[in-house]
Parts: sequence; structure tokens; C-alpha cells
Amino acid sequence: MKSLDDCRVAIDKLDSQMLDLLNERMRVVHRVGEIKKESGGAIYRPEREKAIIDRLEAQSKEKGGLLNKSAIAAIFLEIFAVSRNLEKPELIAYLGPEGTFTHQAAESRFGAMSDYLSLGSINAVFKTLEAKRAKFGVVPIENSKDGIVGETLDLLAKSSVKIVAELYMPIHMSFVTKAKKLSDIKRIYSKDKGFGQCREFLSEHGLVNVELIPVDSTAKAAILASQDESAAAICSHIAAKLYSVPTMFENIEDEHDSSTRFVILSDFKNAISGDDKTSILVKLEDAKEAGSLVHFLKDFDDENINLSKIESRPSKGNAGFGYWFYIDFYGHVDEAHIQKVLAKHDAEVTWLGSYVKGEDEV
Ligand SMILES: C=C(O[C@@H]1C=C(C(=O)O)C=C[C@H]1O)C(=O)O
Repeated sequence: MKSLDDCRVAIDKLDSQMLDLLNERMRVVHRVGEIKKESGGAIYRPEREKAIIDRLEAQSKEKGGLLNKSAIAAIFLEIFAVSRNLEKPELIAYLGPEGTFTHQAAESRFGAMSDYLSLGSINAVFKTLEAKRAKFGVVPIENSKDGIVGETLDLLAKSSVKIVAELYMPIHMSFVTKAKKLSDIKRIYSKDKGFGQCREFLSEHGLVNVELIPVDSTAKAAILASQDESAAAICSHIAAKLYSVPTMFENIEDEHDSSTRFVILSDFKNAISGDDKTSILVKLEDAKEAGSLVHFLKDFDDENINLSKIESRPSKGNAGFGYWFYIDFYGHVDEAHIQKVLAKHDAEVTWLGSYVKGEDEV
């Protein structure tokens, strides 16, 4: 049996080996960066990152390793982020302020080392990308409980910016405070939705008579709680960490299965990964005729293309009532059967991006 000291000696040796291997990996990555610079290729290649994680998961399973897929993804997504920074540092704009769930989503993909730009609105994220002031943008597109984020869809319809990746993040609320015990808490800050999602928690813990103060964001709630020892905040894990407010309770939301889908925006087209999703916008020319949407969708069905989402939006600017549709389906725009359908509807369809299908949990 190894003693604690023996274990620590073994860990130190393994860490040194890992560091040497990581440095060797970074030298290869540096060369990849040079090749991409010569060819003008995109630095971020989500389909390649997915292939690496899938391969390592299979290897870990086969060899009976202790690391499961999410552990492997957590470690390697950080390595990829550091690698991309070495190839070329690129700025990531997100819907802020710092410490929001969008910030948490951005960090889960781009790591702790990247340069981030927190912006005040979804519109500002699109504008910043259009002006090439940032390479990537991260915005929410839908929530499993609240539905679609209309502003994101409307901006996708108007902008040249493309979706290059998606990710789903479970939304968990933390109860954070500098107070020593619950009875010391006189006020709680959160977004109004934050209170709504944690009603049961508040009543079970006798907090209904405490003053509930709604503020603009859960991040702001964390800041306020960091300045007042008789206050608490209901906020994200990242906000608590960022503003150094101790967590008293985690996962305090009434329903634990709420998740938000975020999209990563940029200006390039991904290669086919074999497990892709595509988003399009459809403005049907004969929209006023009965059955036009059915005919359109029948072409997808004929090619065995499965839809994962269809959402209608009022088209602003037209006289009277006009509609367009936002559609997500499985497959990549460069696959032949998809090309066939899209070519038939060339004038009616705007391609918004093809990207690796996200998994429900990152
Ligand atoms: C190194 C590359 O660039 C990026 C970094 C990757 C990595 O660290 O393995 C993988 C894909 C890209 O996002 C590459 O394209 O191979």
C-alpha cells in the first residue's frame, strides 16, 4: 500500500510528464497556427474538437479509465482553448454583464485564458461582430422553460453573422451570502425570474418575509451581496465565484431540468462533422397560399431530413401580417441531399450556419 507521501511523489512525476507532453502538443499546435495563417483557414474548428473528445472517450472506456465523457470534455476544452490562444488570440464578445449564464457558457467553450468582451445587449454582440471588433459572439437562443429568445432570431435574420456552434447549459441557481447564518439575512437580490424559479426554496427556508429586491441581472445581485453582510443573492455559480461571495446552497431552483441553448456566432463555415445541425430562415414566396409551408416541409421529409425546431416570427417592415420561419434540422449544408432541397428553394432560404450538434450537458 502506498503512503500519502508516496502518492504525492507519484503525482508530482505524472504532473511533470503531463506538462512536457502539453508543451510538446503546443509546439504542434503552433505549427497548425502557421499553416492556417498561410491558408487563411479558421482557427476554431469545433468538428475537430468533437472528434478528439469522442475518440478519447472511447479510449478511456475501452481501457477502463476513471474519466467519463464530461470530465474528458472539461479538461480538453480548456486545453483546446489554450491551444487556440497560442495559434491566434481572438476576442469573444458575449451578452454580459460578467457573471451571467452567457458568460458561463462562453467560458465553458473558450476557457479561462481567452479575452472576453462583456456587452450590454444581444444587438451589441451582433454589431461588434459585424464591425469585426471581435471574432466570436455568444448569445442565448432558447430556454427549455421560457422558449425562444426573439431578439436573437430577429438579429440572425438581418445580419451576415453565422452560427458556428451551439451548446446547452443546465441553469442552476446558487444561494450566496457573506452572512454566517440564514437568520442574519435581511434582503435578497436577484433578477425577477430568479425569484420566480426558486419560490419553493424561499418558502421552505422561511425567507418569504425577507425583502426580495429585483435587479437587472443575477450578476448585479452577486455584486450587491458581496458588499453587504446582511444580504444574499440568487445567482449563477460563476457570479458567486467572480465576486467572491460564499455559496450557502446550490441548485436551489424549483425545477432542476431547465436548460438554455446558446449559440456561438462568427464569420466562417464549419466542415462536415457527421453529427451536424443546420439553421435556416425561410420566407415563403407564396406564404398567403394554403399549404405552402406543408409543401416546403414535404421536400425535407422526402429527403429524410429531420427537423429539430420550427418557429414562426412576424416579419417586420411588411405591410399587413407577414411571417417567416426559423428552422433547425439535422445535417450539414454541404451534404448532397440537403443541397438538393435547399437548391429548390434558393430564393426563399437564408442559411444561418451548420455546426456540430450540441449535447444536453457540457
Ligand atoms: C489545433 C487546431 O486548432 C484548434 C485547436 C484544436 C486542438 O487544440 O486540438 C482543435 C481544433 C481547433 O479548434 C486544429 O485545427 O487542429
